[in-house]
Amino acid sequence: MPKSSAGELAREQEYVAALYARLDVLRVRTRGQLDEVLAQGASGTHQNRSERDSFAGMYAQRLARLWAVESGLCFGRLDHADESRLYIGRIGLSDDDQHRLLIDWRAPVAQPFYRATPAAPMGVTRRRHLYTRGRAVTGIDDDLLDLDRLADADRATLNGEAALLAALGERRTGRMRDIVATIQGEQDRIIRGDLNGVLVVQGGPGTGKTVVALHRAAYLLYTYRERLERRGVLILGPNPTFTRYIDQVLPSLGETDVLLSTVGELFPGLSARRRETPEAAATKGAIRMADVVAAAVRDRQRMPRKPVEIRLDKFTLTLDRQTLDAARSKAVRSRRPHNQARAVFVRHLLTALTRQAARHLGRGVLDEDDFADLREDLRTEEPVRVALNRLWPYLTPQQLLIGLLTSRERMTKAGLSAAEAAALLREPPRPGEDWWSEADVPLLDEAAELLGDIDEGVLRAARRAEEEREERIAYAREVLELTGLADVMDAERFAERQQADEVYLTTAERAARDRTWAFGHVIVDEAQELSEMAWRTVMRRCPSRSMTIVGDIAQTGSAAGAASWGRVLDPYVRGRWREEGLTVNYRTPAELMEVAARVLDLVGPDLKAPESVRETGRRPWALRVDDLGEIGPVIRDEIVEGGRLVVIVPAPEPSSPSGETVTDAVARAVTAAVPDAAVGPGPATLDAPVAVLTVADAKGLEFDSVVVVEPGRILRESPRGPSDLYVALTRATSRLGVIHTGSLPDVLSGLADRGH
Ligand SMILES: Nc1ncnc2c1ncn2[C@@H]1O[C@H](COP(=O)(O)OP(=O)(O)OP(=O)(O)O)[C@@H](O)[C@H]1O
Repeated sequence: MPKSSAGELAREQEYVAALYARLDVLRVRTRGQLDEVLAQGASGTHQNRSERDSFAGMYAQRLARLWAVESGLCFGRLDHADESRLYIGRIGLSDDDQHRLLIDWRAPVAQPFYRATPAAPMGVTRRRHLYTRGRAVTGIDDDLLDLDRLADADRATLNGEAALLAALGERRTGRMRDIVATIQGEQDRIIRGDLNGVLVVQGGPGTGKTVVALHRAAYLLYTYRERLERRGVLILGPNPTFTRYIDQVLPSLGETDVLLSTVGELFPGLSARRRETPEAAATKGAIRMADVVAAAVRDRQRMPRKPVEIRLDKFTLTLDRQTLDAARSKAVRSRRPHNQARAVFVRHLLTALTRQAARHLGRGVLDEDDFADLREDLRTEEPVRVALNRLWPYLTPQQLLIGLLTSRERMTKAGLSAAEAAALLREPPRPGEDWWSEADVPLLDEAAELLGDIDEGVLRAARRAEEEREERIAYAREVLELTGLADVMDAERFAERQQADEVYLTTAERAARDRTWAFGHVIVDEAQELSEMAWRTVMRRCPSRSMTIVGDIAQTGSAAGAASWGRVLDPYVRGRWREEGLTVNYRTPAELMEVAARVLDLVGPDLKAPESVRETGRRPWALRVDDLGEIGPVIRDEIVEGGRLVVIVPAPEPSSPSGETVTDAVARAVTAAVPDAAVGPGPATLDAPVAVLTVADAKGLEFDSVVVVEPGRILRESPRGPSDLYVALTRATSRLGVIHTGSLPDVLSGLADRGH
């Protein structure tokens, strides 16, 4: 902790205590306003009730925000050449006379806190970082920017990048923290970049892409609140573990209404958990699957060559080829999605059938009413319904895809090669099976677009009514918990009182349930991993193309992932996207980056590794073992007291005649030595002292220590092997080791020998 004079500390303590006192007053006041609104009950007109609900929602959200900023409320101070002074914090606070007590870090006047340098001081003479624990000020760091004006005493306390280095040296907790106190200039420019258009942030590992993207979301919500609150912000990450890893950051910045998701979770009501082989994922991710899905839909509208006979009790009706073709072309020409075009198709055929039936009944010409009656009778006849359904079935996206992926014939008919069809072929789902994979979601989304809803009205109304009741209860429970009213009113009763037609849901909650929601801004992290089909899904969620796309082409691991940003984006915004770069690595120490940089040369000789800001003096090591079953004690020794360690293994593939994979062997050895180790991704991954993960599961995460097992296999096992190894080697903030059974790949020959 930096040295600070006792007098200065006491003065800052006094100011910070006043800020917390003000925060307390606002919490009590907002809680009072919320209670008042809730106490009004369900009486009044519909309009009164829905106004009351939106007030309740607004106060509840405001209260949540006021509670979220408790830790590190104020972290900085700016002194200006004109002697004025601003305190910078997580939110803005004013007293009752509207005097500004604390400036929100996102406000324009706070910008010099992140951008001012001695060369361009922006009117600032001193930037002060305040360290706090709870409500106590524990230290001060000053950057003195206007060196001419400094008193000698001040010169002596010049403290440069101390705040940043202090933040970077801290142990990892398993959750990402915000960096609001130490955002760097190149990062700040990206965070405050214009809302409109597509901004690509390309940067190497550890350059802060994720954390910058999250702060950008908070900044945009603050600056364009009105526009974004209505349409919402979507942040897409690579997997649910990553979502958990980052989910504290925005609430700690006072923003709770953002939807964090993965591509696999974008289809409401479906969980895509099955793992796909890289080959199948690559095939499903390729853009031409859009044509395959369209062909699969058309295949379900294909007419039989032979006439269709419909046997009724008294006579048999026949649909000949000509009638069927006419009905089909009418339906196709309507340009409606399949399920809605079905109505056109059915209408045409029913008319034809009714005419035929009239002839059979010897009633050549019918008046309008009789015709309509007969037609209605036919419509409800089981054999007619079955025949029409077979010709042009109602289809859900799931039905279409299951029908396609379980039939070699359908797949080849839709345009896949025999080899591709063989790679994708599946058994139909068994009850309770995780049948869908993340690569299926863009196909389902594509299908949903082409199929349209099934019978818009009736089906949805029934489902909605039930969902809305559940929503009301869930929301009521939340409000009651937040307001501490839980012990005086139960959620169901509260929900009954909320019987307005429009239930108050936050924007993110409403968006999560609606496949067709158009977001105001979409942020895509680890964007290099998205397939071409996934981009179609994402772009559909953002018709305004206001997006921040964050990633590193050198880290692409997915076989369906991106090779260049232009190829990904040009089909949607033809050259109208801008790129910013991040160049400094805040995570990985220089000693580790030196090793990783050699692997980066294998990815592409022109790629440049980011510069590390820190050194640790510790060299990464390599250890050769005969049997992976022995590595438990080595792993245990590598755990940093109170920190997190990850053991990165190659993707599962049988490695011995017994069929045991490297992961199995490592998992057995590690859990024997560290019983609370977590194996594979799951809720425990981030909290366990040791996690065993593949590269794909460790992507985007960081740990104090990293041990990479069998780097040679990681290099060899996929065409993206060098990228995978590069990702694995750059996950550590402090220590790195490599364990191998065979010979060490040449590219790692510089590692120190650990010995036993
Ligand atoms: N200005 C900063 N102040 C303090 N910590 C920072 C700053 N910038 C980045 N960091 C820290 O550096 C680490 C790496 O950041 P982040 O995970 O966002 O990098 P990334 O570019 O997304 O990495 P990768 O591509 O490897 O996933 C995090 O611990 C983050 O908190």
